[in-house]
Amino acid sequence: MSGPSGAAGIGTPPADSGDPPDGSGTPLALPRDYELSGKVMLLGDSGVGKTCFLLQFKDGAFLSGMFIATVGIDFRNKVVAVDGVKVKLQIWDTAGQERFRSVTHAYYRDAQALLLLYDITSKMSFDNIRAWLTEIHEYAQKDVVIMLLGNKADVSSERAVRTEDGASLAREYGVPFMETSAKTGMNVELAFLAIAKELKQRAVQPQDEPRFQIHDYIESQQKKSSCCAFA
Ligand SMILES: Nc1nc2c(ncn2[C@@H]2O[C@H](COP(=O)(O)OP(=O)(O)OP(=O)(O)O)[C@@H](O)[C@H]2O)c(=O)[nH]1
Repeated sequence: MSGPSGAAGIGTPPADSGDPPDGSGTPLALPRDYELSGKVMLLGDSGVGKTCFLLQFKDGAFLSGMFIATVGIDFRNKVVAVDGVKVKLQIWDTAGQERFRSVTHAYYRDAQALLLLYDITSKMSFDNIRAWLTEIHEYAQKDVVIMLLGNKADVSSERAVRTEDGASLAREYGVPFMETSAKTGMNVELAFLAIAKELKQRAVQPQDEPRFQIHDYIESQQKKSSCCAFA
């Protein structure tokens, strides 16, 4: 499988869009069409909902019914606007099945962000998260952004993993955490937006602005949505 030719790293502007700031104190003035791109990978056991998570974000749709396991790896692009900057996320959907592991390992190296999913109705998918994190540390870049997601939060009647256990594992590894639903769309956009914001801030951090904190952003956005849900 060959990737798209435009799979440039974050911070690579188009040739005609000017250069990003060089840290010399020049005020940040990005051209309107400035675009960053970042490679994001979806990881986790087979059946946790990676493909559905991507399709919900890309098309706002949920594929219910028959489960067709991903073979190998596939990707979709989506552009999101972050503080007036367009960030093109190139999102790679990997096969969770063990037999495809060696294929997907090759793609870790140039990923800027990894969304690691488990299924809240599957204790095994949660128990395997430590093994996924070990793989990530072996194959991915040291500074890769990692987010832990407990998916299928809509099926609370079959919950096998407590929210606190997800949060506590995430704390142990120092990564942000959310429960999500690819079915209802809960926190799907937030997960990708948080990644896009983090990638944008890494590429073009205005000197007079405080550093973007992905943990704080997720927490504040979740508080906002839970407060509004009861308003
Ligand atoms: N209720 C519910 N079902 C979900 C959700 N996400 C995925 N599913 C279902 O879970 C099954 C597996 O979803 P996929 O997205 O194909 O899983 P995957 O992680 O991509 O699996 P692999 O391609 O084998 O790695 C499908 O039957 C989906 O309909 C969710 O958030 N809620």
